[in-house]
Amino acid sequence: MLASSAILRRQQFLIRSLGGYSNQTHAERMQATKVVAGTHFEADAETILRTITPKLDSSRHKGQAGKIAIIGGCREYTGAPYFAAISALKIGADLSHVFCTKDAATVIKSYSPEIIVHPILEESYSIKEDEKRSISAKVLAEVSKWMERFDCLVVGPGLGRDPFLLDCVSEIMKLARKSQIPIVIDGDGLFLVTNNLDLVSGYRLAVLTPNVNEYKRLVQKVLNCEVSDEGVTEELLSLARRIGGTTILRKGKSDLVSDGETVNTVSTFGSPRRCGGQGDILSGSVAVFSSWARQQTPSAEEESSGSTPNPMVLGCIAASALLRKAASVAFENKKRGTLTTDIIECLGKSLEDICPAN
Ligand SMILES: NC(=O)C1=CN([C@@H]2O[C@H](COP(=O)(O)OP(=O)(O)OC[C@H]3O[C@@H](n4cnc5c(N)ncnc54)[C@H](OP(=O)(O)O)[C@@H]3O)[C@@H](O)[C@H]2O)[C@@H](O)CC1
Ligand SMILES: Nc1ncnc2c1ncn2[C@@H]1O[C@H](COP(=O)(O)OP(=O)(O)OP(=O)(O)O)[C@@H](O)[C@H]1O
Ligand SMILES: [Mg+2]
Repeated sequence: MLASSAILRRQQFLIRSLGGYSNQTHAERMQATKVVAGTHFEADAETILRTITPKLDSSRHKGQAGKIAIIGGCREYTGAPYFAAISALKIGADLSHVFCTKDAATVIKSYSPEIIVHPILEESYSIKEDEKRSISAKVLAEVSKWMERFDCLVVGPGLGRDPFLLDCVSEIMKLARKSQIPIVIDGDGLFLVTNNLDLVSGYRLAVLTPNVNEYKRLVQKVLNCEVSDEGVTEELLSLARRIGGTTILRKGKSDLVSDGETVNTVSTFGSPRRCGGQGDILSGSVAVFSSWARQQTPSAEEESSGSTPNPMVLGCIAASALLRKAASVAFENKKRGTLTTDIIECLGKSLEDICPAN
């Protein structure tokens, strides 16, 4: 277990080192960083949100606020990749792509003209055994044409579990990693990664966003034990360390974020509605906010101390806080009838309340 004073120093440094929008003094930011219980902290998420969100500046061109790609969408699931892609745009990304199967592509296009859809993935049922190698190479070639342009990939929303499709997605992930493109892994992407940990092991630009089931599978596989209700912080720290510093956002009543060095919580109340799709909003949002956090240039102080805040952690905290706020606003209006699309509609206004556009 890390000494809590060391974690506190790092957490305070993380908040302190953020400049930009915030008018808070150093002392106020220190005050805002509360020790919750021994080794984990309630993050000052609104300060982080304000700080990493870029100003709307007339000198910026299309693409500079983020180009995000979702790898997901198959016969069964078309909602999940759409939710992730549209959420990225509603928060402020400039371009949002979806790489999915042919069956899913037309459906996703019909939800929104804003999303750029690539119908390139194939499932086993639609191809013959002897075509697999050539199709796999074709899929990889198609994605690699675009890869360097993306600020972040989100792998998994609505991907399904077809073995051939997942093999192709493994190759896409290896390519992204080689190109140092950050990857947010959610849904069926977590099913893939849990069974192939090498895909993310030691990759600091990866974020895993497990829900309760996905977390259980990860703990069983990586730590070789069952999820414990006690020692929640230590368990998450061990998990992140064993995977080699990949950031983990454990979703639940409180969201917990760790890269193996600190554990931050976001526990502001969101909504009591648990409709499917909220995790997809979150994965698209993490992609945008972590890309924005990566754009921040570290100060000389941070560089020399070697403890620059981890942008993937900042992205998770910001995304969690915004989703919770949007969910609470949507619930105020729609109560039991609240759906994921209602929450998506509240993303823009919720961000505006925290971080005004002008
Ligand atoms: N509107 C949409 O399009 C939405 C689509 N969504 C998409 O759905 C996908 C699955 O995500 P989820 O959240 O349902 O998975 P999760 O909680 O791990 O599993 C729940 C239970 O189901 C089971 N199970 C799942 N898949 C299975 C399979 N292929 N074959 C057999 N069993 C399977 C699973 O079993 P287990 O893995 O534990 O064996 C567990 O008991 C993912 O792509 C997500 O993005 C969501 O984002 C919501 C909105
Ligand atoms: N019990 C809870 N109380 C309050 N908020 C919660 C609770 N569980 C989850 N959330 C919020 O909902 C978000 C989505 O988490 P959830 O566990 O529903 O993901 P998921 O199962 O992957 O969703 P999806 O249906 O998109 O796959 C979390 O980030 C968290 O903020
Ligand atoms: Mg999910």
